[in-house]
Formats: sequence, structure tokens, C-alpha cells
Amino acid sequence: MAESGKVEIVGKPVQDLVLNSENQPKNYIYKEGGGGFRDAQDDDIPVIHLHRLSSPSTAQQELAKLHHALNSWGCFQEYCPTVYRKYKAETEVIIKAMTNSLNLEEDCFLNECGERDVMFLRFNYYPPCPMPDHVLGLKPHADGSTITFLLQDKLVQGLQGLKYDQWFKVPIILDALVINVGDQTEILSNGIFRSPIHRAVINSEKERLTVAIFCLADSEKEIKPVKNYSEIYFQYYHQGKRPIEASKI
Ligand SMILES: O=C(O)CCC(=O)C(=O)O
Ligand SMILES: [Fe+2]
Repeated sequence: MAESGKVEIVGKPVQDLVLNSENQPKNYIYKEGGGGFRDAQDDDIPVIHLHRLSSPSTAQQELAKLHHALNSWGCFQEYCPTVYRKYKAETEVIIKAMTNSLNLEEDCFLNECGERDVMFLRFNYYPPCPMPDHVLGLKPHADGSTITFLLQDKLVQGLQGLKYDQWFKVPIILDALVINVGDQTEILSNGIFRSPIHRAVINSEKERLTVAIFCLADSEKEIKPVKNYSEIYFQYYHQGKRPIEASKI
């Protein structure tokens, strides 16, 4: 389990990583069905957990306050500039760690996202349903973000990730935020970091509330893999290498 003061990133099939306080990646992943943390393996669900930096319950309190302040949709920058800045800073730590782990220049993903990045917050409320097998809270999808911070309900589990055509429960870890890689990071990294398919299921007796913060690139920016195929084509051609291999990073 993460020690206080550490940022941990867990999961992702090709390049699993966890960050320690120096933002150095090391492999470590949460095991479904108990057993705590262990080394990442190929068949792990590509879900990422972030353990809060200093005060573990801050996120919970902060987001509870936001619940009162906003309706079901809110644009972060406009309503909550302080919280926006804080999550933006954390987004930058995570994205830079990802690029470092790929031996890329650490700002290259962030530069692609542009100056006018966007952060949206959504509250998901799932009322109880006596026939949970017949309804879904949120249908299978991948987030369209760079990354998504998800604060899970403290008591009621409901988030599931898809891996090899099977649904896995994402465990509730108190005082932790779940972080999903979104489609924009999958595109930027040329598929190395994958945006997991996930869904939310309904509980037969209890309501469930979650908060999702979606970080998105500037909508004017065209999102593309950071290594540009046409720029490297001749360099690789002359070296007798296949350029397509290089553009996969
Ligand atoms: O409520 C959940 O557990 C999942 C929420 C989610 O995936 C989303 O809002 O995109
Ligand atoms: Fe989602």
C-alpha cells in the first residue's frame, strides 16, 4: 500500500508503472480479490490509482464541498480556479511521469495538449435498483480525456474494467483516487498507454455517488502521436530501419 507522501500509479499492460516520491516509476499493481499489491503482469487491468500526496482525506472533503457548489456538470476553470490549479498540477506530474517512463522529453505530451486545456467535473449518481442485472449505471466506454480522476463511493463498489472480454471489479481504496488513462493519452503515446474500457454497475439496495474529473487537451489542438512519421521517415530509411517501428515509440 502507498505510504503517505507517495504518488503511486498502478497498471497498464505494456508499461506498468508506479511512481515513488521522486517520480521514479517502479512496477507495482493492485491484485483483484485481495492479496494487496504485487508486481504488474500482462493480464492486469489497465487502471491507475493515485494515492494522495499529503493529506489523504483532502480529496474527499474537497469534492464533497464541490458537490454543493455545482450542479451535475461544471466547468472547473470558471467555478473553482483553486481546485482546478491543484488538479492541473497533479495532472502534470502524472503526464510527465508517463513521458519519462517512455524516455521521451517530459513536456512533449503536455505541449501537444496546448495552453487552453480543459477540466470538467461530473457527479454520477446511481440510485439503487432491485434488478441490477438488468440495468447498467454507466454503459461500457473509454474516457475521451487525457486522464480522468475518479473519486469512488466510499462504501458501494460499482466500477468495472474490461480485460480479455471479462469484467473485473475495481476495488475501493479509501482515501485514494482512481485515475484512468483516457483516449487522448492513448493517441499521444501511440497506443502504449491504453485507455481502458470500463462501466458502472448498479447496487440492488444502496445508492452510489462518484465524482469524475476529466482533463482534456485544448479543443483547438489536433491530437496525434508525438513522434511524427514524416519527420523521421528518411532518417530511418537511411539507417536501414523501418520508420513505422520508430513512430510506435
Ligand atoms: O461512477 C463510476 O464508477 C464510473 C464513472 C465513469 O466512468 C465516468 O464518469 O466516466
Ligand atoms: Fe468513465
